[in-house]
Amino acid sequence: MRVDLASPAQASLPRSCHLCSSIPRLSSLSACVTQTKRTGIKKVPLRQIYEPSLHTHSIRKGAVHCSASPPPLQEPDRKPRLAIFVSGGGSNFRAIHAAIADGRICADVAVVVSDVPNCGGWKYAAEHGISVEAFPASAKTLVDGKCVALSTEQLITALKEKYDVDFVLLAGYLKLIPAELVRQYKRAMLNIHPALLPNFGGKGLYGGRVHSAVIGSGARFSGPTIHFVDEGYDTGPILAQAVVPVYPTDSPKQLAARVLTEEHRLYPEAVAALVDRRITWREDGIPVLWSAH
Ligand SMILES: Nc1nc2c(c(=O)[nH]1)N[C@@H](CN(C=O)c1ccc(C(=O)N[C@@H](CCC(=O)O)C(=O)O)cc1)CN2
Ligand SMILES: NCC(=O)N[C@@H]1O[C@H](COP(=O)([O-])[O-])[C@@H](O)[C@H]1O
Repeated sequence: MRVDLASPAQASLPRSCHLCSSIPRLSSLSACVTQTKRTGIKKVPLRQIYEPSLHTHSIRKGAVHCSASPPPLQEPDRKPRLAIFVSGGGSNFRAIHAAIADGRICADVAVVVSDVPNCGGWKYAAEHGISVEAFPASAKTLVDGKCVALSTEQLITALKEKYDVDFVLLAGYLKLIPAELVRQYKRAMLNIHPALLPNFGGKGLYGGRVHSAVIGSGARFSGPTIHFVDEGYDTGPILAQAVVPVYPTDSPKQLAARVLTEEHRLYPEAVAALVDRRITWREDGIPVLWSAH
C-alpha cells in the first residue's frame, strides 16, 4: 500500500507530543487514513498527523497514556457534497459537473444556488435533476409576484441540514456572500475570478469589466485565480492561478475566451484537491495545493 505524504521538504517532520514526547505512529492514526478510491493511493491528511494537540492524555497509575484522537472522518462511503452558486450561464459549473461525471472530481452536487432564477446555470441544474434555491431576494426572485428567495438564515439551514453540504463553490456568482455564510464554510468555500488577483479584483470588477480593465492597463498577462472566500470581494487566500498572454490587439471578448478556457481546466483541478483533502495550510495562512500524482 502506497501512502502518499507531502514531500518532507514541504511538511515539517512529525512534531513529538509535547507532553509524552512520543511521535505519533501511523498505525495509531489509522483512523486518519482514507482510501482514495479512484487512485488507490492511501492519503494521510497531514494535519491529522502533525498536530500533537489531537492527542488525548490520561494518567493511568501515574503513567501518561498518549493516543491520537483524530476528528471523526466522514462515513467512508459518503462522497463530499457541493453547493454551487451561479448568476449566469454557469460554464464553470458545467465544467465541474463534467469533471464529476468522468471521475476527476469525487463529489456530488447537492444544490445550485442563484440570484437569477432560470439563468443558464439554474436551467442546467434543473435539467440534470439537481435541486435549486434562490438567494438573495431581489426583483429577479419574484415569481408571480411572490419572492421565492431564501433569507441568509434559511439558506444556511438548508445548506447544512437539508442538503448536508461540505463545500461551497462560487462560479460566476455576482453577489456578496454574507459574513454569516462565509463563517459557516471557513476554508471550505472557493471562488473563481477571471484575472490574476490581487490585481483587477474587488467591487465593480466582474465579467467583461475585468477583461476591459486588464486590456486598458496594458498588462501582458492575465488568467484565472481560484481563492478561498472571505468577507470581502476577491480578498481571500489565493489557492491557484493560471497565466495566459494578453495581446495589445485583444478585444475584451477575445481575452475573456482565452481566460475562460483556463478557468474550465483550473477550477475542476482545484475542486478535486479540495474534496480529496489535498490542501494544507502554511502557518502564515497561505493554502498549499498538493498534486494527486
Ligand atoms: N464574500 C464574498 N462574496 C463573493 C466573493 C468574495 O470573494 N467574497 N466573490 C464574488 C465573485 N466576484 C469576483 O470574483 C465578484 C462578483 C461581483 C462583484 C460586484 O461588484 N458585484 C456588483 C453587483 C453585480 C450584479 O448584481 O449584477 C456589486 O456588488 O455592486 C465583484 C466581484 C462573489 N461573492
Ligand atoms: N468576479 C466574478 C466573475 O467575474 N466571474 C466570472 O464570470 C464568468 C462567467 O462565469 P460562468 O460562465 O461560470 O457563469 C467567468 O469568467 C467567471 O470567472
